[in-house]
Amino acid sequence: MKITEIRLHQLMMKMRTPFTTSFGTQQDRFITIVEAVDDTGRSGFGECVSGEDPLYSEEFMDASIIAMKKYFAPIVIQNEIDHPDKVWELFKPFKRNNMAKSAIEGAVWDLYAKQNDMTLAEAIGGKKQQVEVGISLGLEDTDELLLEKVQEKVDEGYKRIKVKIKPGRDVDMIRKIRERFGDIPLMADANSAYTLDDVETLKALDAFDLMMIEQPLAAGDLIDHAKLQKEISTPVCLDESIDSYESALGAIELGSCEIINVKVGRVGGITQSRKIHDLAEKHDIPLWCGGMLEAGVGRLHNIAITTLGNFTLPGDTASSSRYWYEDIITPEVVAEDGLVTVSSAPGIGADVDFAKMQQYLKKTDVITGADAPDMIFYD
Ligand SMILES: O=C(O)CCC(=O)c1ccccc1C(=O)O
Ligand SMILES: [Mg+2]
Repeated sequence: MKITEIRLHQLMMKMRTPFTTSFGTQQDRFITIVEAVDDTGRSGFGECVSGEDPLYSEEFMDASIIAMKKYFAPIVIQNEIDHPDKVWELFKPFKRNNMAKSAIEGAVWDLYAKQNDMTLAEAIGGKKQQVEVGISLGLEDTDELLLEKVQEKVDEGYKRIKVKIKPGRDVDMIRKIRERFGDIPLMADANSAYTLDDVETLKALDAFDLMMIEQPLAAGDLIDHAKLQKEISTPVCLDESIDSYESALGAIELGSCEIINVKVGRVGGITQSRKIHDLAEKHDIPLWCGGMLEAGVGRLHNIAITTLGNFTLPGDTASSSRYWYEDIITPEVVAEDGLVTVSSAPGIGADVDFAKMQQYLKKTDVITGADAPDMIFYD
């Protein structure tokens, strides 16, 4: 395939309600939609999931846009790409910047699937027609407010409820949820807010039969998580610490977790996600697909990866309406009774709706073949 142009559509979207984690609160979501155009004028789409600020991980949107403009978009335009797996090879000399890499690679995957008249799920090798989804609930000012949100999402039929925790908002809050809702599928995400000094608190959570505790300790850590997993019966799930195939291998070998949350952007794209999928399957480590407050394009990529067999646990890919009054795709993603049906339309399975996108659009940067990377050491 020959890609002639890449467009970076930079959007500022307002979320319905603020979302609070142990690292901060946000309501405005700065999103970049990548559009890769081939020599016949067909477009494929990807979404960059970097945060506004480097709080979840080291990546942040301003830096990702520079990385895409300076390196990853020009490289894809300047090379003939027979299969999307080649994109990771082309990006390999450049360290990290996984969310920027993944956004460009994702657009290439969508384009490839459309050129071959396949769904993105089929192009990836996924078989499921429907995927199970859960929901991620942010911290609320009071436990009572959180209980109301849980009630609403249980009523909507989500397949599991994830709540954010942090020191001081953990054991009592989880106890109240269990008391009110009985044995619903429940898990907690700490976004790296604890250390091994908090082991007694983390042990106390064992009493509530959580499906898992997500990323209790430092982002990037594998050693302390392995120590913690030996101390607690609740399965540890890693999010922030799994930023590559190599870290997934390390986590499995060290026993740092029993479950992995795969975020396509965090690990560098679909090709890397598939590699981690196959590794985890071989080691009986179940997977699920995490979310990054995505607009529709990212949501559809997440659904496509979840169609792979070892994504056996419900993901964070809820309905478009979870965060948006109006998403940028038609049709929007809709979860019914906690199930999303995989579209049979080619590629990501929905159209990017430029009329809807217009209301959020701040700027579009266009990269063409003339924008060669300006580097000292690269041939
Ligand atoms: O609904 C979603 O998109 C997932 C929400 C979520 O939990 C999250 C959102 C932004 C950054 C990190 C995380 C996380 O999974 O830790
Ligand atoms: Mg998480």
